[in-house]
Amino acid sequence: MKIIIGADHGGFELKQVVVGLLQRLEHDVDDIGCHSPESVDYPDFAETVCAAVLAGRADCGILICGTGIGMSMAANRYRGIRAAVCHDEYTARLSRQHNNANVLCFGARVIGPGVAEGLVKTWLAASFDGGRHQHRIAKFS
Ligand SMILES: O=C(CO)[C@H](O)[C@H](O)[C@H](O)COP(=O)(O)O
Repeated sequence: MKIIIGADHGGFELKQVVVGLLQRLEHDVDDIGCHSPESVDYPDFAETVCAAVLAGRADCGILICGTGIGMSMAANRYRGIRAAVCHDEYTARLSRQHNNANVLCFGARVIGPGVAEGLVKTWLAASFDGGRHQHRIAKFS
């Protein structure tokens, strides 16, 4: 899969871990930064990731900040983006099966690398169930 990933300074270190995981899994990874722990503004990274997903330049996006909340709020402002904050594998899977999430957000100040790797793998492996969920997500717009 073509996956675009971004983080603010709060998510920088965990992003490096997740990029390594995605590369080991042989995904095509576009890491748009940030590229250091210097303080930055998370909406700038959410905008770049969402624009790429909406334009079809990536199949899906991953956004990491301190809590995942700021990134998800910023991402969900873009029509067509369904960003989900997930900190466990159950909600990660359901965000795909029921909500067809196209952006995964999580917080590096909430979970560690082991949990993050597990939920990224679960999220990427899950797919939309469609059916009754299709007309529900259509109501978003
Ligand atoms: O938006 C957030 C909180 O909902 C993110 O976690 C940010 O990473 C966080 O606000 C950054 O905080 P900092 O004190 O500037 O490091």
